[in-house]
Amino acid sequence: MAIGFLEIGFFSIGFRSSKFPMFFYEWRYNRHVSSQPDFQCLVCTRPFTLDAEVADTFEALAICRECKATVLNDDGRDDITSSSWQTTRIGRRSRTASIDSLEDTFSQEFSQLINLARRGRGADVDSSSVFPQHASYDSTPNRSQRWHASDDESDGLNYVDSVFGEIESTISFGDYGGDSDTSLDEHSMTARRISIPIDNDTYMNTDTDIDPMNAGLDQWDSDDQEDVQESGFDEAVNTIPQNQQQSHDIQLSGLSEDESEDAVWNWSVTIRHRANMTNLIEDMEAPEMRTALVGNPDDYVDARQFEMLLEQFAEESNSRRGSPPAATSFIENLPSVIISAIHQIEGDVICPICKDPIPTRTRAKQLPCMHLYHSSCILPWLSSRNTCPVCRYELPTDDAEYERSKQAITNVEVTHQFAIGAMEETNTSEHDAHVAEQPNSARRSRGWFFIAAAPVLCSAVLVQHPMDEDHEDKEEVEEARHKGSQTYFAVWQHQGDENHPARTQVLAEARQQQLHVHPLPASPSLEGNLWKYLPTKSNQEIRTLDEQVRLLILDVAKEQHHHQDAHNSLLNAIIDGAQDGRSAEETEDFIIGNCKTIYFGGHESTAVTAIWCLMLLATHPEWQERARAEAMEVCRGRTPLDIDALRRLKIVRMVIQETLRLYPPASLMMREALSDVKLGNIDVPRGTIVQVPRLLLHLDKNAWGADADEFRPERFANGVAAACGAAHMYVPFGHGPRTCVGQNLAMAELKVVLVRLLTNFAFSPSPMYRHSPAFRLTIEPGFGLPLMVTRLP
Ligand code: HEM
Repeated sequence: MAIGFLEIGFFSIGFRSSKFPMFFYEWRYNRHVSSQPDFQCLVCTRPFTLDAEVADTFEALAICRECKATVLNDDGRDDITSSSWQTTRIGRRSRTASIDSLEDTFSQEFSQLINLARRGRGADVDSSSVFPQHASYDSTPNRSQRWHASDDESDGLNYVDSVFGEIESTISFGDYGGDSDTSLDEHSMTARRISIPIDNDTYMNTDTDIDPMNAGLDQWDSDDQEDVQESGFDEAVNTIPQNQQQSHDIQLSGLSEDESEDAVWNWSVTIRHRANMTNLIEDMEAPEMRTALVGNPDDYVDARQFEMLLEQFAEESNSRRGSPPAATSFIENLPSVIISAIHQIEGDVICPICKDPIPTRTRAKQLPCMHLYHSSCILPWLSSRNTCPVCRYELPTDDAEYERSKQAITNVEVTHQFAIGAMEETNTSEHDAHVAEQPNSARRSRGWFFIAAAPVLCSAVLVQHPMDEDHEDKEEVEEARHKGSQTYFAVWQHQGDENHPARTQVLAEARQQQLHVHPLPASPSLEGNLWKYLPTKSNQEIRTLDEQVRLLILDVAKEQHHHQDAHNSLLNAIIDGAQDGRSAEETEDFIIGNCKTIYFGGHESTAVTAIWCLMLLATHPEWQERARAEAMEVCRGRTPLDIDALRRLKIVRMVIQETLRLYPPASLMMREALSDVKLGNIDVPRGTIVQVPRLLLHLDKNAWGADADEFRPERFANGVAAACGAAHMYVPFGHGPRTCVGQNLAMAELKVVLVRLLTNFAFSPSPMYRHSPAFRLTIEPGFGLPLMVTRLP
């Protein structure tokens, strides 16, 4: 299942994930059937002795036992005669119909759910108001202090949709408009371009496109389309031999359930009748073309290879030199807090180390990331490691070499090291030193906050901030508030604000300070956001789908758990973790919550980044060439791609980083004020949602320079700090305690995908492409991303 997730994340950009492994099996079958007694497994390349390992109908395929099990989906039924791949495929499908159909249905239900959510979002929020024009905020600097936003489990929950549980609104699932990203249909094969639609027209009207970046896309104006075609596409095409001047076609369009069930079979039939047509999928799946098209088979990575890569990745992380102890002075001055009802809103405070409760009225040690520990548990830990055991928040050390190397770290993949967390800013004196070291521009624009003055229902359960209890801390906060960093605000006006004195004040002050007040669209005549909860048709549908998704996840989990011995998968890890002393209901919630998080968080964000990468590479052929050259040099002949190779992909990393800067999939960072706070002169009432639009940070000319809107990967040549001065101005994965846990995995996935594609195909823009980044749950191409793809000689 874990690999299934990865595959989905991977191949939503073009391939049907569940079919991907099958391609390898078949392809290798066609190429490598042999009668030799000693074999290298055609799937995992591990040497094995035929007699010892294969004693059944898979003999002819020269696949080791483990891989054979994978081929058969670990159901232990290997009784097919795979005289042809089609037979195998169908056989497999019939044997594994239950899990396949479950997953398919699951995927479809998720898609519908997401689309409903998108529709809801589009209706709730005027996207144009969400993103103030870039020019406007530049012109309205406000000298006020930076506020540290409270971290809250319910980030974004109230604001966006109850469906998503604890997941931030920025994360969504990748079927883009209701159709499986994994399906292909026959129509798609007739076109002569790669079309990667990640959209569904049905919902187009509810979205307001944003295009604040125009990243090197001048040529995308519709007037210039012909030019693009001549200069971009023709140039690309001319670089390949005449007999290969064909573009390929992928159409990830929707099929009915029945159609998609038979998609592979239909495809196999179709290609026989379309001898002149090449297609990326065809390259992958058609036996008769495969040898010619694939070139080096090792240029592709299958699930097993990717798993090996991840294992290396994990080993490599483990083998890194351990972090040094936290600084003695830091340990000595670590603040204590007295546990009170405030800390126990969600039940007993549990020490993450010993798992015992920290009782009321006892003292606990609190790290800057807010995590609480028994003193006796955390102090020994800090004397050997400088990170929070829960979130790996890094603490100062006495190790000069370590601190120096930290400064010099150029790899943004380790974004846990973002130096400026909210609590750091208010609590540590080191912060002052850090600020002082920043270039002026970075100091000037310490952050962009977008205040949503929307009331939230759960504010009723939120009580005063712990800081209010502790006089010393309060003073410290006040002091921190006057540490002169500049913050810019835009205020979001919600209907009904005029009846709310505190919000009226916010808006009045905002106007007085020439801030931007953005009206939210009208809502029904109910107070606040209650209407979201009405049993409207849409809400009912959401609830039904939510319940169905819940049941489907549980079905898949149960099914998968039966294969525990065979599958040491992420899902099983989640299931095992869920049973850790929880009630049956809590166990279910845990499994469902985690599966949703992985699907929502791990899938679309990565897939949409891959798509934007391809778009930017297609429109910047010089970078495409550079990235390809590097990929060829580093990765050719490496079987499989290993962690060392990935690390050496500097240009590719820069391209990904720059893509994430211009098109951060998670567009908004949301935090809720747990208590009334003052931002400069603005009172922010408890319950206010503070939104940080990542684009405002990522496109800030003060931080990034005059070319902030342009695609210039070279800005990352010396790392994030060198690119923008202050690491917190680059936050595609968030920062602080809730930073993305999957960021390293995402970077690895993206590198593998790009390397494999770049070393085999050239990309150029399609005249059909209409540049329209749309703010939905992620920032995605509003009208899909058609690309022209040519196979490299
Ligand atoms: C390019 C790809 C990705 C991007 C841009 C991205 C971005 C983000 C962002 C912005 C957050 C919120 C951070 C915050 O609130 O400060 C987040 C959280 C999260 N991400 Fe990712 N993510 C990506 C890939 C992944 C992958 C591959 C996984 C897992 C397989 C993943 C799992 C998570 C989880 C579990 C969280 C919640 C962390 C927490 O609340 O403690 N993400 N991600």
